[in-house]
Amino acid sequence: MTLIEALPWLERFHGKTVVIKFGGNAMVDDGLKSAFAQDVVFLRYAGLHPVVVHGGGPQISAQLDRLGLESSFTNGLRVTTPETMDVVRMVLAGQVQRELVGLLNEHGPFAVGMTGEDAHTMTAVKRYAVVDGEQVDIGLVGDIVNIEAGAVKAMIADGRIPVISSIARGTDGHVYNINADTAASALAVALGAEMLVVLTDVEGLYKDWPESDDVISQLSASELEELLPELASGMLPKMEGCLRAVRSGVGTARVLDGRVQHSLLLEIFTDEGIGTMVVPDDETTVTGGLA
Ligand SMILES: Nc1ncnc2c1ncn2[C@@H]1O[C@H](COP(=O)(O)OP(=O)(O)O)[C@@H](O)[C@H]1O
Ligand SMILES: CC(=O)N[C@@H](CCC(=O)OP(=O)(O)O)C(=O)O
Repeated sequence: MTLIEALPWLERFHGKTVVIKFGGNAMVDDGLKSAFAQDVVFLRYAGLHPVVVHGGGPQISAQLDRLGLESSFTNGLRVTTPETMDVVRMVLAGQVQRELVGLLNEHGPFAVGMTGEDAHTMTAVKRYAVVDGEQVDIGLVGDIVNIEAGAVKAMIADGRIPVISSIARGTDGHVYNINADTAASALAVALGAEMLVVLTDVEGLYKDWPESDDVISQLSASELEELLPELASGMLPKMEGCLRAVRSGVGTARVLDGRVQHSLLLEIFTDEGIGTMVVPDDETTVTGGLA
Protein backbone atom coordinates (compact mmCIF):
# COMPACT_ATOMS: atom_id res chain seq x y z
CA MET A 1 0.00 0.00 0.00
CA THR A 2 1.44 3.34 -0.98
CA LEU A 3 0.76 6.12 1.47
CA ILE A 4 -0.61 8.55 -1.10
CA GLU A 5 -3.29 6.04 -2.05
CA ALA A 6 -4.79 6.70 1.36
CA LEU A 7 -5.34 10.42 0.80
CA PRO A 8 -8.81 10.32 -0.84
CA TRP A 9 -10.00 7.96 1.87
CA LEU A 10 -8.56 10.14 4.62
CA GLU A 11 -10.40 13.11 3.12
CA ARG A 12 -13.59 11.16 2.72
CA PHE A 13 -13.73 9.63 6.19
CA HIS A 14 -12.34 12.51 8.27
CA GLY A 15 -14.64 13.21 11.20
CA LYS A 16 -16.83 10.18 10.39
CA THR A 17 -17.88 7.51 12.87
CA VAL A 18 -16.89 3.91 12.15
CA VAL A 19 -18.37 1.12 14.28
CA ILE A 20 -16.08 -1.90 14.35
CA LYS A 21 -17.27 -5.27 15.58
CA PHE A 22 -14.38 -7.43 16.73
CA GLY A 23 -15.59 -11.03 16.85
CA GLY A 24 -14.38 -13.56 19.39
CA ASN A 25 -13.21 -15.81 16.57
CA ALA A 26 -11.01 -13.03 15.18
CA MET A 27 -9.18 -12.66 18.52
CA VAL A 28 -7.22 -15.83 17.97
CA ASP A 29 -3.79 -14.69 19.06
CA ASP A 30 -2.01 -11.86 20.83
CA GLY A 31 -0.41 -10.59 17.59
CA LEU A 32 -3.81 -10.13 15.97
CA LYS A 33 -5.24 -8.40 19.00
CA SER A 34 -2.30 -5.97 19.13
CA ALA A 35 -2.55 -5.28 15.38
CA PHE A 36 -6.27 -4.63 15.81
CA ALA A 37 -5.56 -2.13 18.59
CA GLN A 38 -2.94 -0.40 16.41
CA ASP A 39 -5.40 -0.10 13.53
CA VAL A 40 -8.12 1.38 15.71
CA VAL A 41 -5.72 3.93 17.23
CA PHE A 42 -4.46 4.71 13.72
CA LEU A 43 -8.05 5.50 12.68
CA ARG A 44 -8.39 7.79 15.67
CA TYR A 45 -5.16 9.64 14.82
CA ALA A 46 -6.28 9.85 11.18
CA GLY A 47 -9.31 11.86 12.32
CA LEU A 48 -12.02 9.19 12.20
CA HIS A 49 -14.16 8.31 15.22
CA PRO A 50 -13.79 4.57 15.83
CA VAL A 51 -16.21 2.81 18.19
CA VAL A 52 -15.53 -0.83 19.09
CA VAL A 53 -18.24 -3.39 19.88
CA HIS A 54 -16.64 -6.70 20.82
CA GLY A 55 -17.78 -10.31 20.87
CA GLY A 56 -16.32 -13.19 22.82
CA GLY A 57 -18.42 -16.25 22.07
CA PRO A 58 -15.50 -18.74 22.17
CA GLN A 59 -14.13 -17.11 25.33
CA ILE A 60 -17.54 -17.44 27.04
CA SER A 61 -17.80 -21.07 25.98
CA ALA A 62 -14.29 -21.80 27.33
CA GLN A 63 -15.17 -20.27 30.71
CA LEU A 64 -18.48 -22.16 30.89
CA ASP A 65 -16.53 -25.32 30.15
CA ARG A 66 -14.07 -24.58 32.97
CA LEU A 67 -17.01 -24.19 35.31
CA GLY A 68 -18.51 -27.47 34.11
CA LEU A 69 -21.46 -25.69 32.42
CA GLU A 70 -22.70 -26.55 28.96
CA SER A 71 -22.82 -24.22 25.93
CA SER A 72 -25.78 -24.59 23.66
CA PHE A 73 -26.90 -22.50 20.69
CA THR A 74 -30.18 -22.18 18.82
CA ASN A 75 -29.98 -20.40 15.45
CA GLY A 76 -26.53 -19.07 16.38
CA LEU A 77 -27.78 -17.57 19.68
CA ARG A 78 -26.52 -18.83 23.04
CA VAL A 79 -29.20 -20.36 25.24
CA THR A 80 -28.72 -18.14 28.29
CA THR A 81 -29.85 -19.26 31.75
CA PRO A 82 -29.40 -16.84 34.68
CA GLU A 83 -26.27 -18.81 35.62
CA THR A 84 -24.94 -18.53 32.05
CA MET A 85 -25.73 -14.81 32.04
CA ASP A 86 -23.43 -14.27 35.02
CA VAL A 87 -20.60 -15.91 33.07
CA VAL A 88 -21.40 -13.96 29.86
CA ARG A 89 -21.24 -10.69 31.77
CA MET A 90 -18.08 -11.67 33.62
CA VAL A 91 -16.22 -12.76 30.48
CA LEU A 92 -17.35 -9.94 28.16
CA ALA A 93 -17.15 -7.00 30.57
CA GLY A 94 -14.49 -8.33 32.94
CA GLN A 95 -12.11 -10.10 30.61
CA VAL A 96 -12.44 -9.45 26.85
CA GLN A 97 -13.37 -5.79 27.12
CA ARG A 98 -10.65 -5.12 29.73
CA GLU A 99 -8.03 -6.73 27.52
CA LEU A 100 -9.01 -4.64 24.48
CA VAL A 101 -9.10 -1.45 26.55
CA GLY A 102 -5.61 -2.28 27.83
CA LEU A 103 -4.23 -2.89 24.34
CA LEU A 104 -5.71 0.34 22.96
CA ASN A 105 -4.43 2.33 25.91
CA GLU A 106 -0.87 1.21 25.28
CA HIS A 107 -0.98 3.94 22.63
CA GLY A 108 -2.51 6.73 24.72
CA PRO A 109 -5.43 7.58 26.99
CA PHE A 110 -8.07 6.65 24.43
CA ALA A 111 -10.19 3.66 25.31
CA VAL A 112 -13.09 3.68 27.76
CA GLY A 113 -14.91 0.41 28.34
CA MET A 114 -18.61 0.09 29.05
CA THR A 115 -21.48 -2.30 28.51
CA GLY A 116 -24.82 -1.50 26.93
CA GLU A 117 -26.22 -1.35 30.46
CA ASP A 118 -24.26 1.81 31.26
CA ALA A 119 -26.17 5.09 30.98
CA HIS A 120 -29.10 3.09 29.48
CA THR A 121 -27.08 2.90 26.27
CA MET A 122 -28.83 -0.29 25.13
CA THR A 123 -32.30 -1.39 26.20
CA ALA A 124 -33.53 -4.85 25.30
CA VAL A 125 -36.60 -7.04 25.30
CA LYS A 126 -36.57 -10.82 25.44
CA ARG A 127 -35.83 -12.44 22.11
CA TYR A 128 -37.15 -15.84 21.06
CA ALA A 129 -35.55 -18.10 18.52
CA VAL A 130 -37.75 -19.39 15.72
CA VAL A 131 -37.30 -23.07 14.84
CA ASP A 132 -39.55 -24.62 12.16
CA GLY A 133 -41.91 -21.68 12.51
CA GLU A 134 -42.23 -22.19 16.29
CA GLN A 135 -41.05 -19.70 18.93
CA VAL A 136 -38.42 -21.27 21.20
CA ASP A 137 -37.51 -19.83 24.62
CA ILE A 138 -33.72 -19.34 24.76
CA GLY A 139 -33.62 -17.59 28.13
CA LEU A 140 -32.00 -14.22 28.74
CA VAL A 141 -31.24 -13.40 25.10
CA GLY A 142 -32.33 -9.94 24.11
CA ASP A 143 -33.13 -7.82 21.10
CA ILE A 144 -32.31 -4.14 21.28
CA VAL A 145 -35.36 -1.89 21.30
CA ASN A 146 -33.70 1.39 22.15
CA ILE A 147 -30.27 2.99 22.05
CA GLU A 148 -29.50 6.06 24.08
CA ALA A 149 -26.31 7.16 22.33
CA GLY A 150 -25.55 10.23 24.48
CA ALA A 151 -22.82 8.63 26.60
CA VAL A 152 -21.05 7.20 23.54
CA LYS A 153 -21.29 10.51 21.67
CA ALA A 154 -19.85 12.36 24.66
CA MET A 155 -16.89 9.99 24.73
CA ILE A 156 -16.32 10.47 21.01
CA ALA A 157 -16.49 14.24 21.42
CA ASP A 158 -13.87 13.91 24.15
CA GLY A 159 -11.54 12.08 21.75
CA ARG A 160 -12.02 8.68 23.39
CA ILE A 161 -12.55 5.28 21.81
CA PRO A 162 -15.61 3.59 23.36
CA VAL A 163 -15.24 -0.19 23.76
CA ILE A 164 -18.66 -1.70 24.28
CA SER A 165 -19.75 -5.14 25.48
CA SER A 166 -22.99 -6.50 24.05
CA ILE A 167 -25.02 -6.68 27.24
CA ALA A 168 -28.22 -4.68 27.73
CA ARG A 169 -30.63 -3.75 30.44
CA GLY A 170 -34.11 -5.12 29.81
CA THR A 171 -37.32 -3.11 30.04
CA ASP A 172 -38.29 -5.73 32.67
CA GLY A 173 -35.19 -5.11 34.80
CA HIS A 174 -33.34 -8.29 33.75
CA VAL A 175 -29.90 -8.17 32.14
CA TYR A 176 -29.84 -9.58 28.60
CA ASN A 177 -27.21 -11.25 26.45
CA ILE A 178 -27.15 -9.61 23.01
CA ASN A 179 -25.46 -11.07 19.95
CA ALA A 180 -22.50 -8.75 19.34
CA ASP A 181 -23.20 -8.41 15.59
CA THR A 182 -26.75 -7.28 16.39
CA ALA A 183 -25.48 -4.80 19.01
CA ALA A 184 -22.86 -3.33 16.64
CA SER A 185 -25.42 -2.85 13.89
CA ALA A 186 -27.94 -1.14 16.18
CA LEU A 187 -25.24 1.15 17.54
CA ALA A 188 -24.00 2.06 14.05
CA VAL A 189 -27.54 3.12 13.14
CA ALA A 190 -28.04 5.12 16.35
CA LEU A 191 -24.72 6.93 15.87
CA GLY A 192 -25.42 7.66 12.19
CA ALA A 193 -22.13 5.91 11.41
CA GLU A 194 -20.48 6.14 8.01
CA MET A 195 -19.46 2.52 8.18
CA LEU A 196 -20.05 -0.73 10.05
CA VAL A 197 -17.09 -3.11 9.89
CA VAL A 198 -17.43 -6.69 11.12
CA LEU A 199 -14.16 -8.55 11.73
CA THR A 200 -14.56 -12.31 11.75
CA ASP A 201 -12.72 -15.56 10.94
CA VAL A 202 -13.56 -15.90 7.23
CA GLU A 203 -12.51 -13.78 4.25
CA GLY A 204 -16.01 -12.39 3.83
CA LEU A 205 -19.38 -13.67 2.73
CA TYR A 206 -18.90 -16.80 0.64
CA LYS A 207 -21.15 -17.54 -2.29
CA ASP A 208 -22.68 -21.04 -2.00
CA TRP A 209 -20.87 -21.79 1.26
CA PRO A 210 -19.78 -24.46 2.26
CA GLU A 211 -19.51 -25.88 -1.29
CA SER A 212 -17.37 -23.00 -2.52
CA ASP A 213 -15.23 -20.29 -0.98
CA ASP A 214 -15.72 -17.53 -3.56
CA VAL A 215 -15.97 -14.29 -1.65
CA ILE A 216 -18.73 -11.91 -2.75
CA SER A 217 -16.84 -8.63 -2.84
CA GLN A 218 -19.82 -6.33 -3.11
CA LEU A 219 -23.58 -6.64 -3.02
CA SER A 220 -26.57 -4.35 -2.66
CA ALA A 221 -29.02 -4.45 0.22
CA SER A 222 -31.66 -6.11 -2.00
CA GLU A 223 -29.21 -8.73 -3.23
CA LEU A 224 -28.28 -9.50 0.38
CA GLU A 225 -31.93 -9.73 1.39
CA GLU A 226 -32.43 -12.45 -1.20
CA LEU A 227 -29.43 -14.41 0.09
CA LEU A 228 -30.33 -14.24 3.79
CA PRO A 229 -32.59 -17.33 3.95
CA GLU A 230 -29.66 -19.46 2.69
CA LEU A 231 -27.17 -18.33 5.31
CA ALA A 232 -26.08 -20.56 8.16
CA SER A 233 -25.50 -19.93 11.87
CA GLY A 234 -22.74 -17.38 12.55
CA MET A 235 -23.11 -15.50 9.26
CA LEU A 236 -26.82 -14.88 9.69
CA PRO A 237 -26.73 -12.31 12.51
CA LYS A 238 -23.76 -10.61 10.81
CA MET A 239 -25.46 -10.22 7.45
CA GLU A 240 -28.82 -9.32 9.03
CA GLY A 241 -26.97 -6.62 10.95
CA CYS A 242 -25.26 -5.35 7.79
CA LEU A 243 -28.60 -5.23 5.97
CA ARG A 244 -30.36 -3.39 8.78
CA ALA A 245 -27.46 -0.92 8.99
CA VAL A 246 -27.39 0.10 5.31
CA ARG A 247 -31.19 0.18 5.18
CA SER A 248 -31.17 2.57 8.14
CA GLY A 249 -28.69 5.15 6.91
CA VAL A 250 -25.23 3.67 7.55
CA GLY A 251 -23.08 4.35 4.44
CA THR A 252 -21.68 0.84 3.96
CA ALA A 253 -21.34 -2.37 5.97
CA ARG A 254 -18.34 -4.63 5.51
CA VAL A 255 -17.34 -8.12 6.65
CA LEU A 256 -13.58 -8.63 6.84
CA ASP A 257 -11.10 -11.34 7.73
CA GLY A 258 -9.93 -10.49 11.23
CA ARG A 259 -7.21 -13.17 10.94
CA VAL A 260 -5.32 -10.99 8.47
CA GLN A 261 -3.18 -8.48 10.31
CA HIS A 262 -4.21 -4.86 9.60
CA SER A 263 -7.18 -5.89 7.44
CA LEU A 264 -9.05 -2.91 8.90
CA LEU A 265 -6.56 -0.36 7.51
CA LEU A 266 -6.27 -2.17 4.19
CA GLU A 267 -10.04 -2.08 3.78
CA ILE A 268 -10.54 1.54 4.72
CA PHE A 269 -7.48 3.14 3.14
CA THR A 270 -6.81 1.22 -0.08
CA ASP A 271 -8.64 1.29 -3.40
CA GLU A 272 -9.13 -2.46 -3.74
CA GLY A 273 -10.79 -3.15 -0.46
CA ILE A 274 -10.95 -6.71 0.87
CA GLY A 275 -13.80 -8.82 2.19
CA THR A 276 -17.48 -8.20 1.47
CA MET A 277 -19.10 -4.77 1.23
CA VAL A 278 -22.85 -4.18 1.43
CA VAL A 279 -24.03 -0.94 -0.18
CA PRO A 280 -27.45 0.71 -0.18
CA ASP A 281 -29.58 -0.09 -3.22
CA ASP A 282 -29.16 3.33 -4.80
CA GLU A 283 -25.34 3.13 -4.80
CA THR A 284 -24.65 0.83 -7.72
CA THR A 285 -21.54 2.64 -8.93
CA VAL A 286 -19.45 2.05 -5.82
CA THR A 287 -16.10 0.34 -6.47
CA GLY A 288 -13.30 -1.05 -4.34
CA GLY A 289 -13.31 0.30 -0.81
CA LEU A 290 -14.96 3.57 -1.87
CA ALA A 291 -18.45 4.23 -0.63
N1 LIG B 1 -21.99 -17.84 3.47
C1 LIG B 1 -21.05 -17.88 4.42
N2 LIG B 1 -19.86 -17.26 4.21
C2 LIG B 1 -18.91 -17.28 5.17
N3 LIG B 1 -19.03 -17.90 6.36
C3 LIG B 1 -20.18 -18.54 6.64
C4 LIG B 1 -21.25 -18.54 5.69
N4 LIG B 1 -22.29 -19.20 6.26
C5 LIG B 1 -21.90 -19.59 7.48
N5 LIG B 1 -20.63 -19.21 7.75
C6 LIG B 1 -19.93 -19.47 9.00
O1 LIG B 1 -19.99 -18.31 9.84
C7 LIG B 1 -18.81 -18.25 10.63
C8 LIG B 1 -18.59 -16.85 11.21
O2 LIG B 1 -19.47 -16.63 12.30
P1 LIG B 1 -19.02 -16.75 13.85
O3 LIG B 1 -18.30 -18.04 14.02
O4 LIG B 1 -20.22 -16.50 14.68
O5 LIG B 1 -17.94 -15.57 13.97
P2 LIG B 1 -17.68 -14.40 15.03
O6 LIG B 1 -17.18 -15.02 16.30
O7 LIG B 1 -16.65 -13.57 14.35
O8 LIG B 1 -18.97 -13.66 15.23
C9 LIG B 1 -17.75 -18.69 9.66
O9 LIG B 1 -16.59 -19.17 10.31
C10 LIG B 1 -18.44 -19.80 8.86
O10 LIG B 1 -18.23 -21.04 9.48
C1 LIG C 1 -27.01 -14.12 22.35
C2 LIG C 1 -25.60 -14.53 22.04
O1 LIG C 1 -25.38 -15.51 21.35
N1 LIG C 1 -24.62 -13.76 22.54
C3 LIG C 1 -23.22 -14.00 22.34
C4 LIG C 1 -22.48 -12.75 22.78
C5 LIG C 1 -21.03 -12.73 22.35
C6 LIG C 1 -20.86 -12.70 20.84
O2 LIG C 1 -21.74 -12.39 20.06
O3 LIG C 1 -19.59 -13.05 20.46
P1 LIG C 1 -19.02 -13.37 18.97
O4 LIG C 1 -19.23 -12.15 18.17
O5 LIG C 1 -17.61 -13.69 19.23
O6 LIG C 1 -19.82 -14.55 18.42
C7 LIG C 1 -22.73 -15.23 23.13
O7 LIG C 1 -23.20 -15.44 24.24
O8 LIG C 1 -21.83 -15.93 22.63
